[in-house]
Amino acid sequence: MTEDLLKVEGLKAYYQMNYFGVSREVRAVDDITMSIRRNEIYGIAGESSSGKTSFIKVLAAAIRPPMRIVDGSAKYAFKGLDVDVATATPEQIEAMRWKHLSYIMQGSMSVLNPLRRIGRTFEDFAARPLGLRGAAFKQRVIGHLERLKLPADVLNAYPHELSGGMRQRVTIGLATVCHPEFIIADEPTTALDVVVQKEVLGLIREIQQDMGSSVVFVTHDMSVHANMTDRVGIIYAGRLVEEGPTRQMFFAPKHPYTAHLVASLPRIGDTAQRPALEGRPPNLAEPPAGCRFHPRCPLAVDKCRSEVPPLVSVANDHRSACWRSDDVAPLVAPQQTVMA
Ligand SMILES: Nc1ncnc2c1ncn2[C@@H]1O[C@H](COP(=O)(O)OP(=O)(O)OP(=O)(O)O)[C@@H](O)[C@H]1O
Repeated sequence: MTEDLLKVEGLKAYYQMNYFGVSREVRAVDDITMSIRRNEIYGIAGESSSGKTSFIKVLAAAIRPPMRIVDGSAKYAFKGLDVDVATATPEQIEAMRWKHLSYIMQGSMSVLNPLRRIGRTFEDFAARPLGLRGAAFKQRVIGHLERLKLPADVLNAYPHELSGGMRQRVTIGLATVCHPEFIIADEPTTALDVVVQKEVLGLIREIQQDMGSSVVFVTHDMSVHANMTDRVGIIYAGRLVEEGPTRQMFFAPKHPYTAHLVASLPRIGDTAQRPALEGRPPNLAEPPAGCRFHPRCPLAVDKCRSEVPPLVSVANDHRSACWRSDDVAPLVAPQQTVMA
């Protein structure tokens, strides 16, 4: 098995909120333990408000009030640099950013300054970590852009002069020009049309393989996970409820919530009604006792209402947090059309 690049242990990150003078904690990341290996694409899935963004904000060391780390650790073992983001100093964060860890975000316009030419943005982000200046720096950036099939003259353009797909390729270029060991991609293709989406996903995969980086890929779109990731982790109400090799998660899920997510994928030629999941995700300021999924779970029994199921091994490299994991069956027959 390949070596771990990131080890997360018992991580809790809460938002400290004040409602009308009453203090409350929103438990967005609540006791997550997992690791990410070198040279893998690890997908994180889950519905809106489940805590995906909060979790990766911690991984990206972008922890700002009202969020705070309450417990646990998230330790990177970069080449020549060990960092625990839970206790990292601003100097350590500065040292790892771009060079060891970078971020591809949803909506390229939030990264690209509309008033600066692309070339200037590359200088702002990458010149220092690369330790290059002037012609040497420009040459390095142009070489990298070529790899991303972008012409050198994008460096002279302003963001609004490029198409959405080109802009997103530019942001991938920015995130990868320093050859980081770890890349966090948060819904990087959500705003793009299907054809451009496919192209951008292909590009991320290509560049990941080229550089041997680890990628954490966050999206609620399970078909993207099916085609992109090596392993998938499912987050529900601030907890990691299942994790395993992507194929196994799709063909033999061991948590009822995963089974639901997989079943809700549209399939070619299948016009059958998708099974709807009853109820709403829980309020993370007052999550339900026991398994947080129990109010919506078709398999729930008394134990699920009172005892928190631990995340335990259920098959090779596959963990699930469900008291009834042995009884989980795929809700629809797995079809080849889902997997590439
Ligand atoms: N800045 C914030 N202040 C207070 N609560 C927040 C803040 N950001 C997120 N939350 C709360 O934390 C919980 C998890 O939100 P988060 O954005 O991490 O979920 P998500 O899975 O990324 O959702 P989405 O897919 O919609 O982005 C939610 O209950 C949300 O309301």
